[in-house]
Amino acid sequence: MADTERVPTVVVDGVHITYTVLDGRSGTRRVHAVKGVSFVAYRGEAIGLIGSNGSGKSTLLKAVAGLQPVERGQVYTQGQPSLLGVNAALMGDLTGERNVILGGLAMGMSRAEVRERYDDIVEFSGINEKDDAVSRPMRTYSSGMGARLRFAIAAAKSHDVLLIDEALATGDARFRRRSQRRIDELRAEAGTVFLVSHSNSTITETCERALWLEAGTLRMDGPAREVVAAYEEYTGAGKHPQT
Ligand SMILES: Nc1ncnc2c1ncn2[C@@H]1O[C@H](COP(=O)(O)OP(=O)(O)OP(=O)(O)O)[C@@H](O)[C@H]1O
Repeated sequence: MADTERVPTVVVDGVHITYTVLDGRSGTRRVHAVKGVSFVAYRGEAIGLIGSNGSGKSTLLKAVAGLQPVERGQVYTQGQPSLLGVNAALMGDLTGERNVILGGLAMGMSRAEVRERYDDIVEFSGINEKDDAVSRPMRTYSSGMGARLRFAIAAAKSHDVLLIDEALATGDARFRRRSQRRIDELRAEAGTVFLVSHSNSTITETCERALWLEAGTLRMDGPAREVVAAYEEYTGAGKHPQT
């Protein structure tokens, strides 16, 4: 893409995020989760976020979504980003069907739009392949089924900025391929997609750019393959299979 066509969708400028946690005896303690992170994301980009457990990936996504206050620095976004997390608020006691309808309405679709896309959403999720799971309460789903339905609902709509936190990790190979295709389409519709994943192959297959966070600091920002290779060297993956 020529530089003149690059339209910024997310600007993160010197962001610091701190949690205050209750600490048994001594009162409160501060956890400095994100330390001076800066980057610019553009239309049409799919950006992977990688890094060790606790390195600040989910915290940064929440800040981009506007759900996490920043202590210092600024986050600018175009439009309202949508955060799709493993814990996204679907209702366990309601059936998959009701959740598709509520989820669609919550994303701003009309009833007619939800009705029109309902079959596609269920088909995309693949949850009804074996039995009529969509008529069961969501609490009876496996974590993979829940994650697939959440992704299918979110993907039914175009997003300026779609933030995906590990949602694809629990899907099987076929679902991952469908998801990757849908992410490509969302990018083609000029959206920006962020994807947090511990699966390095998911990152390189889905994203052309990656950010590597370690202990709250941005260690590397560049082409996904290069960033993943450096991260693998750091974690020793390849030499010792990762669990
Ligand atoms: N709600 C919270 N309250 C206090 N501390 C938190 C909270 N959420 C996260 N943290 C801390 O902030 C730091 C970053 O956590 P975060 O969940 O953003 O990391 P992550 O890179 O997404 O980790 P993982 O790969 O394990 O999902 C960690 O030290 C974590 O303990």
